[in-house]
Amino acid sequence: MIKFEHVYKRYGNDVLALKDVNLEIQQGEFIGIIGLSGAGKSTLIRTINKMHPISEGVLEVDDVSVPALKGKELRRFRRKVGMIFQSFNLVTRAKVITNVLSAFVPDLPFWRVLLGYYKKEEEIKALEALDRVGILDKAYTRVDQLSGGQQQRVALARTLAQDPRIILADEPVASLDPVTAAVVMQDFKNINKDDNITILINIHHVELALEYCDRIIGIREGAVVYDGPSDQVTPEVLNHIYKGQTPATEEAHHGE
Ligand SMILES: Nc1ncnc2c1ncn2[C@@H]1O[C@H](COP(=O)(O)OP(=O)(O)OP(=O)(O)O)[C@@H](O)[C@H]1O
Repeated sequence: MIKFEHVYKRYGNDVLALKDVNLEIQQGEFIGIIGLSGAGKSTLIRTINKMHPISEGVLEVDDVSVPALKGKELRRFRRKVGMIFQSFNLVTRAKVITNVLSAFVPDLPFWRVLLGYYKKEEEIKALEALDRVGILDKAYTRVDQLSGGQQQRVALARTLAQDPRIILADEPVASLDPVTAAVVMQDFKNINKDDNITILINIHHVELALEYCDRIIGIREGAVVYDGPSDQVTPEVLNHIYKGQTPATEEAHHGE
């Protein structure tokens, strides 16, 4: 379980990015986090793996206090909490399989992976992860020869190979066309259901969030203003989260 109790996050003296956040997230939930640009969505998910340490409050993952984690313990913890970015964060000149294998050696430089510093079992695990996201046939292709959707699936496979309990995804479909975005959301959903991995996704495409996620957390100016099932999100709720502005849909973040 992920637990936030009275969590605040400040950047410097001026920006209060999270205000009194209280949440309980059970293992295996699939959550969409929505809100205007600058509302605090990225900050919220980045506090969970301590990429951005909280300023105040209690933040626990499976009864472990996240603020207290450091050094080796923090690195071990981060292996259980996979992170996926809008920009995929892949080495595009390397083969797909090499990128997935890099999940096994997070503490080693990438050139060690290129030189084959991994075990046969790891290669099999990497191939299995690629199979799960439907791109096994691309294993030995260079990443820069793949489409955006395929690259996001490589990123997902790399995270899966790490055997995570939690996946944090920061706008994973923002740079994809609507059809590909739906396919990638379905991949996330399948993984969530099959492996009981908790997934938190920041997403600008509200209709995709409502369709694929089970629970929605709406953030407005750093505060959680909606937390409930996606099928109970009404136009009034959206209006409140988005301060009366139309939620960004297809136009958001294309062309990255
Ligand atoms: N590293 C940082 N240093 C200072 N301020 C920051 C930093 N990261 C975020 N902020 C500020 O914190 C607030 C919340 O930002 P955050 O990136 O969490 O919002 P967001 O909802 O994810 O936005 P977007 O949808 O545009 O990605 C904003 O006011 C932002 O300017």
